[in-house]
Amino acid sequence: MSNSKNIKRFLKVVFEKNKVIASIAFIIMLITSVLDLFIPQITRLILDDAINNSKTNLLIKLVLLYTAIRISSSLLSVILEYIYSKMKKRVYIKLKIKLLKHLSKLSGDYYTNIKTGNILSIIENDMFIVENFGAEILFSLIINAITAFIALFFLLKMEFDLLLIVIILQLLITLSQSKFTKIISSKTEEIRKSDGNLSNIIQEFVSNIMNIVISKSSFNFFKRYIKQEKSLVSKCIKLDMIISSNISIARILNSLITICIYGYGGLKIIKGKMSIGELIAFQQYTEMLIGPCISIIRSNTRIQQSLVSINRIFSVLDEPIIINQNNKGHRLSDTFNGDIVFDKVAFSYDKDKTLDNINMIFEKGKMTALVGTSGCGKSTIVNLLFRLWDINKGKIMIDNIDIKDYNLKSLRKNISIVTQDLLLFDDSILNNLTLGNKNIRKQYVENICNRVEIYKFISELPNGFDTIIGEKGVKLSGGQKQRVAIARALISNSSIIIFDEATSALDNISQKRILENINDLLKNKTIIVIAHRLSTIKNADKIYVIDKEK
Ligand SMILES: Nc1ncnc2c1ncn2[C@@H]1O[C@H](COP(=O)(O)OP(=O)(O)OP(=O)(O)O)[C@@H](O)[C@H]1O
Repeated sequence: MSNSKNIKRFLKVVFEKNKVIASIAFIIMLITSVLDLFIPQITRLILDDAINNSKTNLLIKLVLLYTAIRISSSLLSVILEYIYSKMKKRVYIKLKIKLLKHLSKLSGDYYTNIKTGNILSIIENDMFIVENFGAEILFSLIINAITAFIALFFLLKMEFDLLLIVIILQLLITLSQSKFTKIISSKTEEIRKSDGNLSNIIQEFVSNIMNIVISKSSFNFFKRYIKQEKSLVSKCIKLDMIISSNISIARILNSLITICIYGYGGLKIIKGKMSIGELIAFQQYTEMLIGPCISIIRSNTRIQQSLVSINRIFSVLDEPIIINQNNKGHRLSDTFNGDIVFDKVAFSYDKDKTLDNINMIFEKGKMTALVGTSGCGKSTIVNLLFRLWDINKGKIMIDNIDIKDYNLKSLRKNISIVTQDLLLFDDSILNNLTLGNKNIRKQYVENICNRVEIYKFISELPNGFDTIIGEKGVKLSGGQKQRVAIARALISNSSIIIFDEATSALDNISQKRILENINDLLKNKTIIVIAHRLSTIKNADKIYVIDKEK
């Protein structure tokens, strides 16, 4: 996708639902700039008319006018800042939610290959950079261009030879700045990439810190981290040097302009070809020409830097949604009545076939077990039913309707998967059990916790169900986590429940008791059990043995 297309898409996000306040901001900016354009004229009148001709009344009026203009434009600037700040935050939140929503719609393939650090760096760093890009830059570009144009108009009417010198120096500034802009944008891109790699390493470390300490791999981690950090630091220093050289060169050329105005203009005053008021007004208009020009060039640098981030954000948003969400598709009603059928299903993650010619029926009200050697594709079958991946051949049907024809949200809402590595949030046990659904009665939750034999443990905690269980549930044992997982699936009351090695951390006796306790809750549901232990599946109504083809 080209840069200009991404900028257009970004600006669409900026102005959507912000049109009114954006227009107000533009008008305020315009008024401030017009007011400022009167300042040189007032200065000239103060010096040449009021002071030179000793007109006290005129002097007072002009000074008051000068003050009024300065105060009004300062007050308007505060209002402007408020509007921009509001707009920026709105865009920031909107884009962030858009990103997260899009991520949640991607396929298992994307999730498998995802580099968490890179995504985090986009969500945090790039979003932060683009936050400052938007209406403010765009409007200031327009206003600066208008101001520069009007200033040029006044300058042309004043001293043409002096203006010629100013323009030549200004061209030099423009040339050097545009060269720097290109270098800065390519260096920024390099830095953003390195930053993403660094985030990957840190994310890997922080999220696995306990295992890293246990496996004594901290040293190896620090070596990788320091190498990456050193390379990033040297890139950042280089960029800072380039930016500061750029500013210094612009400053030198700028002072040359001032020197020329006072030197050459001074000569003209001595020769009687110019008044002091005209010289000061000329100098002020020159500032109004150069200031906006430099601002435009600087905005360009900021645009280039933001563009790198905008492109990175849209690279995620452009990630194709391979799994069709089928929002208008059939809705799977809560009381669906029927079987799940796998009809001649074939699937491969990459080149090698993982599953071929799979024919299976999972009936409502029955427990069906899947067994087979490790890696034969049992969990893959679950992934396909949940549509994390779509199959290559054959059909998967629920109630005789292809699962691809169902609304994806409704399909997934009706399937609960209880896996070995349950996702627990750093939140209260209650919220972990109900996934924040406030409509679920506490009594119902307690009843289910009782059945999976975790109620006693929870009620003895200092804050009971409100106890925070730590990141990834670190404050729970493996068995307790699995009980929470089973309870969560039962509380959600999905029609299809899949237990994928869901009781592996429980001893045989606890497992037997829990399965007996929840048996009546599973009666009208379609239950799929994947397990290596015979004791887990011995009550199944049907057992499929998956054979791994060589
Ligand atoms: N996301 C993935 N990308 C590529 N290949 C994968 C992916 N997930 C699983 N596989 C491969 O697919 C095959 C089947 O994996 P699957 O997890 O379905 O096996 P399983 O029968 O559930 O194994 P286990 O009993 O050990 O849990 C394996 O060879 C595995 O390496």
